[in-house]
Amino acid sequence: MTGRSARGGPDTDERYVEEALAVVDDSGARDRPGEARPGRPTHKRHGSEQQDRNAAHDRGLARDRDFEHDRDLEHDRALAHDRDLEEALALVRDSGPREVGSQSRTPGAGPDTPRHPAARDSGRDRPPEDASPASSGRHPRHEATRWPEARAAAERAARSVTRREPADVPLEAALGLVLAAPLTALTDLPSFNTSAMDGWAVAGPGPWHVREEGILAGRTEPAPLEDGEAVRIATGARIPPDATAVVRSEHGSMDAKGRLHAVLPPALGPEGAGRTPTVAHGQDIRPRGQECHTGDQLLPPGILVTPAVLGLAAAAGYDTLCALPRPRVEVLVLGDELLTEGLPGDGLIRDALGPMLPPWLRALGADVVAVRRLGDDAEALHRAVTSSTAEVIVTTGGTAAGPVDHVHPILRRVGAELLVDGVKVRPGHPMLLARIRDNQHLVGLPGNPLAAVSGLLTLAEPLLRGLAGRAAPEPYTLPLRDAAHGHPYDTRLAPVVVRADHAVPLHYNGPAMLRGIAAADALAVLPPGGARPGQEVELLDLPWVWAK
Ligand SMILES: Nc1nc2c(c(=O)[nH]1)N[C@H]1C(S)=C(S)[C@@H](COP(=O)(O)OP(=O)(O)OC[C@H]3O[C@@H](n4cnc5c(N)ncnc54)[C@H](O)[C@@H]3O)O[C@H]1N2
Ligand code: MOO
Repeated sequence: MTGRSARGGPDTDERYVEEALAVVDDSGARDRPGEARPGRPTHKRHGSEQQDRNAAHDRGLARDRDFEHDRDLEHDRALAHDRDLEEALALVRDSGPREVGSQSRTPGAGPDTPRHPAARDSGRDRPPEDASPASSGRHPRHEATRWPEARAAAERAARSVTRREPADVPLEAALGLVLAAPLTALTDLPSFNTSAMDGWAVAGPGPWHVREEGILAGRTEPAPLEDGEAVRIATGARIPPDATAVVRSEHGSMDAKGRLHAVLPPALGPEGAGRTPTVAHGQDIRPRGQECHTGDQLLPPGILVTPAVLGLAAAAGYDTLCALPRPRVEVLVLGDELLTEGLPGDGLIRDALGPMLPPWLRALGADVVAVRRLGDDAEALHRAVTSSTAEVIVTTGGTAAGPVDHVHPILRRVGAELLVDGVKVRPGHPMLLARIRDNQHLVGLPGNPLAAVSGLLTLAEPLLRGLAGRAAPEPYTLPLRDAAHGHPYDTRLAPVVVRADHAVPLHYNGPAMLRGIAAADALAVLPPGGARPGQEVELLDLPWVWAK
């Protein structure tokens, strides 16, 4: 892994990041109803004591209690401070060892110090593997896969699939595909001698007699120039035969007799004193074939079609590109509790994954052919899985061992092979990868939305990348600006923003929360035990960072 400096300097991104960070941590504002701050939204807490008790009760039930508790402490701390912008930034940090939750109450046992289960002092630490759904109930001796190995298994699964035939795709549909054939120049570029500047095409040394009619881009071939002649010319226009140079408009001036003289650029000012204007042979002429000749290989196969590749292909004469087709993906959203519109309430919640996954999967190279909402209906899931012709089925929810978690039973019923059944990663540990049949895989994403993101980047990304023929991104690391909590035994993926040359951990990173990830630039890969300020951690870019 290599260090890499951050994209977007602090100056350019400063405001965006400040705003994003301010939105991501509103803990102070929540506790100060009615206190508006100019220039930024006020987040009002609609709380009451009862709600606080409920919240505390819920937190007691939550598996990620350590994280919740940490946030409470941050919360209290925030009360004691005035919230100016810098402080808002400080609030998005995970605190250092002294200030955080139960893990750090033991001196010397900060988040960077992995602790043995026997050393737990509060019972807040996540239980070891034997309490995971995959290792209890249905799969008594099941051992979850380590995070790097889960990713490797997804890459291997992609390699086991017979690739679909490349196809000729119109340029407008080729963005994000991978070239299946070299991009070979169909023409010289430029395909004719062309002016690089607005000015005059001249022949021989000046002064020059200027022709009446100028030459514009895209017109028929101009007449040849005689020695001592000049003609006005536009950038991109054809150079007349026998022209020797182009004099930029700011480098020429007309005398009283209508002749053109080369002059020093006015921008030189006093520095130009004593210098003679010169016109070099070929100056500001782009000769035919300067960039490439017909038949030159411009790009090898395997290159991702970016907007720049589309531009190059068009310039080089292409109307279609020979590319690998996107793998077809079907998304099956499970859960009876999901609403597709309106306000959540009465035990029902809005489906966050239906809107989130298709564009995300597309950014990862997929062609999302269908999104089906199946409720918690085992038969509907069975039908959907057995009738799907997609290369990848992505399910959401139903991966755990609850009464209506149908994914495992259906996989068993259809005789699928479980390649990954649970991953040692938080959030998202019940995620799974199965081979349904030859050339068809199923990625089971947990229902908790951030857990689903974790599954997306752990299993779906390597699988789709391989199927789409995309290259693996170069892994990179950045130092953390602040300490970040880890899971005691498992890898943890935590949303961060990249600010200057540091990754800044964001709050609201619980498995059911999307606030952190929605403001994030990347997910930091935190080793078991967490990471200290300044510690280099691997970052997984989020696809939209490319488009920023
Ligand atoms: N006894 C245990 N229970 C659970 C464990 C465990 O180890 N033992 N693991 C927990 C973890 S961690 C996760 S993650 C979830 C995974 O659960 P499922 O994949 O079975 O998902 P559901 O139970 O269907 O839903 C979980 C949660 O997410 C909400 N959800 C579901 N779909 C959506 C959606 N499209 N948009 C927004 N939110 C969604 C759902 O309402 C639940 O609140 O299991 C834990 N349980
Ligand atoms: O910790 Mo789960 O894996 O909520 O996401």
